[in-house]
Amino acid sequence: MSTHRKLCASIPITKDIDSSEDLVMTVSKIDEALNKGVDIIECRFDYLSSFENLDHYLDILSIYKAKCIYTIRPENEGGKFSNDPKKRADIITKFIQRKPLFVDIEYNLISNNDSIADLVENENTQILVSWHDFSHTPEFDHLLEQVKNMTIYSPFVKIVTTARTIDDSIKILMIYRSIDTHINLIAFAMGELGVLSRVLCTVVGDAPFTYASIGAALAPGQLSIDQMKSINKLFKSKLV
Ligand SMILES: O=C1C[C@@](O)(C(=O)O)C[C@@H](O)[C@@H]1O
Repeated sequence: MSTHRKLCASIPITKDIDSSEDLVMTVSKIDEALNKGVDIIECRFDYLSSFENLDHYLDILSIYKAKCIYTIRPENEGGKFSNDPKKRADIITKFIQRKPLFVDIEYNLISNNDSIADLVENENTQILVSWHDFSHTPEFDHLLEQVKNMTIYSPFVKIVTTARTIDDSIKILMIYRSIDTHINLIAFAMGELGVLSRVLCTVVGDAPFTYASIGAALAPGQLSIDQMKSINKLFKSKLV
């Protein structure tokens, strides 16, 4: 059994204030995260204030794309992008054409947009279908049903809920025991009470990776790369 537990750093894509077309700060954060040994970079494009130069930004990031997840999270799923599904679909179309490691697409978008679903298939781009609940952790059966519905679009699915109790963290970790082995599931809960599940989803669960931050947390309860690495080292020394 491999004890290398993969980490994905969530990095906000922001343009530099002084040189409007560059991403110098973003690129140095990506380099810093990779130097710390993270496996995957999540580029959070919803942190951009303007999308006028998106093609140029995608050109800059192209050298990293084999390790990148491109995400544009809408406000109603905890992101910064306006809830305009048409504009978001246009941006996601560009992401799909660029073929990064994954394009993160919300279940709520892909299940309502046949042309995005068709494009994903035609372009043969890997997608991570995601779903977030910022209020609570639904019932176990509902979570299982949600995972099942999401796998229609990709074998890589992510469900992120909010833990109100420690039991919510345990509940979400239990999902790993109840799904088909061909499903690559990332499931954990946000919030202080969800930290347990963020850490354990790659240990007692089979999550292909878990998320961490470089600098400020991008979601409630998100630990830093250094914290995650230190915890993983402790597991390694015990061969867990
Ligand atoms: O879906 C997720 C997980 C996340 O929300 C977290 O809780 O760490 C962080 C997001 O950037 C990412 O897209």
